[in-house]
Amino acid sequence: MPLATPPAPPIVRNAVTASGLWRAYGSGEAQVVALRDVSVAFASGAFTAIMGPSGSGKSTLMHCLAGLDTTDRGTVNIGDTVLTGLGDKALTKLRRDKIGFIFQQFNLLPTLTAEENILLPASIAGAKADPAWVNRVIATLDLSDRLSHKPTELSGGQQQRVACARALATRPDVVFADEPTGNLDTRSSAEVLGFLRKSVDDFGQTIVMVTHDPSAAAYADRVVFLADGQIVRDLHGPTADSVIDTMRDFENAVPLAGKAA
Ligand SMILES: Nc1ncnc2c1ncn2[C@@H]1O[C@H](COP(=O)(O)OP(=O)(O)OP(=O)(O)O)[C@@H](O)[C@H]1O
Repeated sequence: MPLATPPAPPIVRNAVTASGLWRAYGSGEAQVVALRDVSVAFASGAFTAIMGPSGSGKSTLMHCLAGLDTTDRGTVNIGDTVLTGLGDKALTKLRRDKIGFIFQQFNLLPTLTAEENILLPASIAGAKADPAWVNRVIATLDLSDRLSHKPTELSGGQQQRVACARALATRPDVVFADEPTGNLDTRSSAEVLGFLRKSVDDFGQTIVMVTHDPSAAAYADRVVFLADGQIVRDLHGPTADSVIDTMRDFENAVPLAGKAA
């Protein structure tokens, strides 16, 4: 009887890969090393949270991954493209075509309507966003009856949902979210995080999110913990409790700069 061929293992494609990243600010005695030899990969179609104490290097890592900051050493790949070493023009194009951003402060343009804000990145790129796709994103975010409103006519939660729609409108390879719920109340936070989760589950979106909040991190598939510029833990299938326990565990184990004696 012929032997059955074993099923091929699932291929995990990485949307973002960082190898040996170093980043220091200042020089001499005032130098701060924000990233120390960080290597990490973010699987395509997964939701990853980055956590760690204040000053541990979370924003620096995200900015280096997104090409918003330069690295001193190491490489960053977005898909097959090596981001590190690209010139300004190529970097701008890569960010525009392949990366979506969601910020704590929403960063919507006040003079534009919600719909114009959502379509702006595609129009800057000189492309037309796929209307069927944009409509699906807008419907999922429950924004259909808010499209003609200016940001000041929207609540914080609605503004962040507009920012989410804007980030997804171009179908980027990865969305970087920097404390996306930092300015929101509990209910709006749950709506935004629920949408980010749904965009991963239903649309196969890749999301990398910096957060301080263990219950926000629990929406992710995985949590990467930074301390003093290094990755110190990597937790899969997090819950709010396991995130809190992990932080307690490494905060006790690692002497963190600035921690009270
Ligand atoms: N532009 C800069 N110039 C000088 N030092 C900087 C700069 N950006 C970051 N740093 C320093 O690098 C270290 C890491 O900062 P980073 O903002 O990445 O940490 P973080 O974990 O995001 O902090 P927080 O949670 O408070 O936002 C800190 O010591 C910070 O003071």
